[in-house]
Amino acid sequence: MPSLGRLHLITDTRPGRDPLAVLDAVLPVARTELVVQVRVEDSATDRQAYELTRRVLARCTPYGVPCLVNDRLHVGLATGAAGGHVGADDLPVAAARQVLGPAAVLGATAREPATALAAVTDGASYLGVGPCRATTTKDGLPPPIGVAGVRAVVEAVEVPVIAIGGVTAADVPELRAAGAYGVAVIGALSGATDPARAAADLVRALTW
Ligand SMILES: Cc1ncc(COP(=O)(O)OP(=O)(O)O)c(N)n1
Ligand SMILES: Cc1nc(C(=O)O)sc1CCOP(=O)(O)O
Ligand SMILES: [Mg+2]
Repeated sequence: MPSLGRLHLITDTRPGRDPLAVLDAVLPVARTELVVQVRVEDSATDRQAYELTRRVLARCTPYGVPCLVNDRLHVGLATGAAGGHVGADDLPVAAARQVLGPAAVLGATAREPATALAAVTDGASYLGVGPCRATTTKDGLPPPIGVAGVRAVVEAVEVPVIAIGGVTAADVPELRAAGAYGVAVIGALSGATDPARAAADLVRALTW
């Protein structure tokens, strides 16, 4: 797998959000430190997911920024995305690896060491680990695992750990000290008054 970016921007497709405007602001700032994960609402159609992914890819490709597709692996395959991300309600990691093939980037959600180890054994190339903090962006999450929970996973695996859930630039030093490789965010970029500046703050914290 080519080296993975440390800042994962997950698209915010809730009503009133403009994921492509946020991407346009973040791309020139974060460049090769960026990974974009296309994540649509459960109610979105595959056609909507496909069209959004094509638009994201058209923007990311000139920057050499990889685009992953959340949950809907067939959309990733159909658009030529670099890979996908799966969690507990999606295809099992081993099945996802079979679908995507050996070269694809495959992320898996893990909240504790045992699941993390199993996901890596089954073919995950990185792990999304959280929720670090309480967040209103996604419903139905378990209680936050905090920095200590992230550290427990880091110590169990050798693939990059991407911390997720209520993460802001202010959290990055502590997460890095715990061994996290990077962070995945929705609100910290999509909800920012100035997404370019928020991206610059995140990249600085992730790379100094
Ligand atoms: C980087 C990263 N980590 C975790 C998740 C969450 O995936 P999942 O548990 O499958 O939940 P949904 O995002 O599908 O609602 C993620 N998407 N990315
Ligand atoms: C989609 C998602 N998955 C999570 C998990 O812990 O598995 S937390 C989350 C939402 C991330 O958005 P924000 O950065 O706004 O908190
Ligand atoms: Mg999922």
